[in-house]
Amino acid sequence: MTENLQLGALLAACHWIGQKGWSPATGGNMSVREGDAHCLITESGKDKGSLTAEDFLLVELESGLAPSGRRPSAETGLHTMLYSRYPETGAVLHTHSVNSTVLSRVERSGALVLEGYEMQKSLSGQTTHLDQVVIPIFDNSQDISALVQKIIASSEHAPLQYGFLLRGHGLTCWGRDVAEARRHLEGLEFLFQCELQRRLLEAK
Ligand SMILES: CSC[C@@H](O)[C@@H](O)C(=O)COP(=O)(O)O
Ligand SMILES: [Zn+2]
Repeated sequence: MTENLQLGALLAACHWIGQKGWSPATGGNMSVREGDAHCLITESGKDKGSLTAEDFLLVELESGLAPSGRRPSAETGLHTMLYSRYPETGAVLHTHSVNSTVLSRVERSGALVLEGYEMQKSLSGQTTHLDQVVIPIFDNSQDISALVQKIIASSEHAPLQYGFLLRGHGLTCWGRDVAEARRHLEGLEFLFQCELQRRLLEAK
């Protein structure tokens, strides 16, 4: 798929995310890889459910800077880190769903362990509900550079796969292209809803 088609697919994914209610009040940010040294990412502060192609801007992966001088996402560092450390990554989606926001606070540990769900197989490479899918949870921070360093340090001994949660904030997930990132987002959000409901019902 050519880069332009990837941006078209990303735009459609952003509108779908908006309709799902997963990017309320300008929350969320989305990007696609653009060649070896850049990505196209949402401009900061935009309503992510009603984006147009003009709302994306080129960012250098090395510096995180936009040659245009426009303001890229406040969380650009999370995207450029993923593109730089995982060359197979083609698209990154960051969303603020209620389920990811609440479940990342209900789970007090450093990871959400998902097991026993058939829909774990929506995640690339997963073949059975009998395995565990571990989604890391990092404490939220407004210091994105410090947060990126924490995530890199954690990934040294536990490589990132599919996504990570920011506690009380949301989910960042990714894939080899927009279609896979979108499937991972939909699969993880389904699993988060199941897990949250299970915990609520079992707490009674
Ligand atoms: C509504 S403020 C939310 C932001 O702080 C941030 O978490 C977010 O996801 C969107 O920031 P943005 O700079 O528009 O990419
Ligand atoms: Zn956010």
